[in-house]
Amino acid sequence: MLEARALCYRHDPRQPLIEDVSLKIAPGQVLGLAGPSGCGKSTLAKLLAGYLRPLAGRVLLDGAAPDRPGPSPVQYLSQSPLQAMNPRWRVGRIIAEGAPPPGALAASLGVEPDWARRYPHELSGGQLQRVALLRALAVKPRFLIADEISAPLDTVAQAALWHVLLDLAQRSGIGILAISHDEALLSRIAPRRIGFAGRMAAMG
Ligand SMILES: Nc1ncnc2c1ncn2[C@@H]1O[C@H](COP(=O)(O)OP(=O)(O)OP(=O)(O)O)[C@@H](O)[C@H]1O
Repeated sequence: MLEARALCYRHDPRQPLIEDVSLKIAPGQVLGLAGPSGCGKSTLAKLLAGYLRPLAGRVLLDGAAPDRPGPSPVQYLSQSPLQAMNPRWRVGRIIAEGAPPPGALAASLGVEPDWARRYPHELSGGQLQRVALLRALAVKPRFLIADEISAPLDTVAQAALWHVLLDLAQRSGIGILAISHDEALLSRIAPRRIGFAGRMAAMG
């Protein structure tokens, strides 16, 4: 279980952003998180993934603080995968950064072998997002925080990405927090959804 317990965070000391936010994601569960632009969804995502430290409250994995050494069991995927990649590394090195992924996983995500020789700027946004997903899945995470990952894609590419991801998640019991502005998308992929505008509210 990945759990946020009474999290508080603010980037600007004068402006509270995340206030007393709690949520739970079970293994294999897809939890949808919607909310207006700027309400703090990405900030909450980074708190859950350990990229930011809460000012108050805790993030717990199976009731304890997540271990930090080694690849994180909670992987964060952003809307802009390019920003999370070393532009001087070829894609093959980027993919294997945490652990070399099995070929079957790469194939299921539609990651083509010849991309390995290219640099990140030589792939499209959708191709890069699949590379980022492959890198994240290669370390066998327990939870994925998917922050607007399909926003730049067209409807067909979006559906294909989520189809593969949901299938893999179900088979390997990965819990997913799916963050999106797109409530129609969330209603298709996430049986349980919450709205967020600094505070939580049940949706759907
Ligand atoms: N590193 C930072 N320093 C200062 N302010 C920040 C920082 N990161 C985000 N903010 C501010 O915090 C607020 C919430 O940002 P956040 O990215 O969490 O929102 P969001 O709900 O994910 O938005 P969007 O849907 O547009 O991606 C915004 O007002 C943003 O400008």
